Amino acid sequence: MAISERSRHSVTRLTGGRMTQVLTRHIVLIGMMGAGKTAIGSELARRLRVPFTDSDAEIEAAAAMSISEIFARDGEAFFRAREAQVLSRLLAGAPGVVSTGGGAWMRPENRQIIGERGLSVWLNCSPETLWARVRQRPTRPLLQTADPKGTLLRLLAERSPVYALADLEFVSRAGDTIEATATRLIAELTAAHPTLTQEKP
Ligand SMILES: Nc1ncnc2c1ncn2[C@@H]1O[C@H](COP(=O)(O)OP(=O)(O)O)[C@@H](O)[C@H]1O
Ligand SMILES: O=C(O)C1=C[C@@H](OP(=O)(O)O)[C@@H](O)[C@H](O)C1
Ligand SMILES: [Mg+2]
Repeated sequence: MAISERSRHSVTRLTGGRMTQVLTRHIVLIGMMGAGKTAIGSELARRLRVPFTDSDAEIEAAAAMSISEIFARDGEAFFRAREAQVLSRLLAGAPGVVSTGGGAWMRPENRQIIGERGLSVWLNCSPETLWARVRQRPTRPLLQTADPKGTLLRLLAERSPVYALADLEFVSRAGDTIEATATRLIAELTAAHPTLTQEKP
């Protein structure tokens, strides 16, 4: 880069011409297994240039075991206790995008802490799309049943009224790419919650 270009660039920064968007609270994605919380959350954070964390990934890293192994060895109650601890640690950090596991929002104490430190977004999705995404993968222990599709639909029916308590419901469309979905989510989030981002010099 020529010196003149470099100095012009610095002047722009010094005069505040370059503003950075910062988040005022965490964006917390909730919703069913396969809705895309992990995939969309990661893309959303990349686009907003904020940290991304996923509660399942944090639990796996701390335990050095997969979610399936934790369920098999220590049981669901143990997993749920770790999940609550991890969420409260993640939410205490600098605002970013936090993707939760599908059951996290069911616990009142998790809803409470998410409400205090973040904006909850229910990533909703049709049952057909959920099933198409989860059916190939053996990574979700709750679906290791004789009738995994029936289990998925039952969980969806039980959980939907509780997911509906989120600050925002966002419907993910089956034919859209992850990138297009993130673009639309950013637009809906900033329209519905204008104070979510703030410009910082
Ligand atoms: N438009 C889309 N939105 C979200 N996920 C998508 C989309 N298209 C394909 N996928 C794939 O579907 C899967 C969604 O799973 P994941 O992000 O793990 O969901 P969750 O964390 O909600 O269980 C990923 O493998 C992702 O790559
Ligand atoms: O719905 C649930 O109770 C679960 C969802 C999973 O996360 P994803 O929703 O990211 O698949 C994972 O936390 C665990 O298998 C339990
Ligand atoms: Mg996930």
